[in-house]
Amino acid sequence: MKMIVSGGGTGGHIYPALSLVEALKAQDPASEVLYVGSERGLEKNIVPEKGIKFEALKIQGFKRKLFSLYNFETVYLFLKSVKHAKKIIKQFNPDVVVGTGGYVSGAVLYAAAKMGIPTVIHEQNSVVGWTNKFLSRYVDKIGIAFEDAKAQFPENKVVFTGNPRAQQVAKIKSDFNWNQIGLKSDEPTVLIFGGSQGALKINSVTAKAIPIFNQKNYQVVFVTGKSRYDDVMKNLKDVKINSNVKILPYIANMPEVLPRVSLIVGRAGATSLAEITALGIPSILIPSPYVTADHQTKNAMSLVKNHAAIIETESDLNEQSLTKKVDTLMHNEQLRQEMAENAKKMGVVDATDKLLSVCKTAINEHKN
Ligand SMILES: CC(=O)N[C@H]1[C@@H](OP(=O)(O)OP(=O)(O)OC[C@H]2O[C@@H](n3ccc(=O)[nH]c3=O)[C@H](O)[C@@H]2O)O[C@H](CO)[C@@H](O)[C@@H]1O
Repeated sequence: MKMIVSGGGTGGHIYPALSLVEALKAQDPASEVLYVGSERGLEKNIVPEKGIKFEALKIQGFKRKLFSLYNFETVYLFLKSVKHAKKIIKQFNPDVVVGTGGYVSGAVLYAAAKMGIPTVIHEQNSVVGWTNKFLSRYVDKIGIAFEDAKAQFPENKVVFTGNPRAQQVAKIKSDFNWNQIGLKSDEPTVLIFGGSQGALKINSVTAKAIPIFNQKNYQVVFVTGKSRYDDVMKNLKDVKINSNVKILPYIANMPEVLPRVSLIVGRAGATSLAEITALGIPSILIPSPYVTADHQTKNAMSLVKNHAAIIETESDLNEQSLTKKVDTLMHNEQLRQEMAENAKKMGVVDATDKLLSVCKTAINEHKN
């Protein structure tokens, strides 16, 4: 099969696309894949590092103030990107084009649909993103990861697939050990991170909590996000960091690391939640209040309702509330175990197989 995938901006859109590519390659080693991303997003580094052929489009998202010079430029760049995407698609000649969200997938999937090529989009969230809403009119099939998303799309196109990243993390045989990053290998360990880019409030509160975490009988791994690392470390220049605490800019091998994590503290991005449920990891979720229609709170509540996670609002978060909640869970292995089991029941660990089969259906239906 020849497949173009497109998804960009943040890890939540990129990793599901990469999981799909990995599964396709495993099923059909002769398959050919091209990833079309944006010049600015995280994908421009993450994708080539995986040895996948990559092309970039120059594109940007809309800003809230509709009639602004910036938004006129956005429309211009979108139209230019559609033209560029058509050229790339014509040259590569794919059997199917798959989009996993982000502005760039808007241009690529729109171009492919207009060229009469089979198209599939994947929506990771319970509240449908702007790009996928726009594309839903043009594409052939839509994979979803939350039942709530169904009613927001044309009914005849939707298939529940789950998030491909869930299958990828669930099947990994990890030989990762905490001592590879300078910690003790067999200590209970909390992982704190604010999604793929880090989050300002989570970073500032966690930084203030370091002197408290220093005293604990568990380990803390604090991931700041690549672009925020220097600021965090500058603020901590006079603070002692004990050997049970590790601060990192980014974890590139998350699927290997996650099975060793005792508790996650993080945002409620949909791809993170797919990983948490696929592996069965207890979590404290701090939804981002800055996303469309507050979708992270909705994402988080699906776990909270099933006693798989606890929620903390960003406005209530401070170093005392954080360390208290982490302590409660880290000092109660049975509670963690119960939350882990409840989370695992929600995992969709055959999501990639399902999405690949949706791609095949889209191709076959085009032939008939
Ligand atoms: C601010 C924003 O718009 N966030 C959206 C974005 O989140 P974001 O890009 O943060 O996505 P998620 O939290 O869903 O996923 C993050 C992904 O990055 C990986 N990771 C993270 C940190 C790290 O150091 N290494 C690493 O590999 C995680 O394992 C995960 O696979 O996309 C999600 C999926 O559409 C949405 O639900 C989020 O609302």
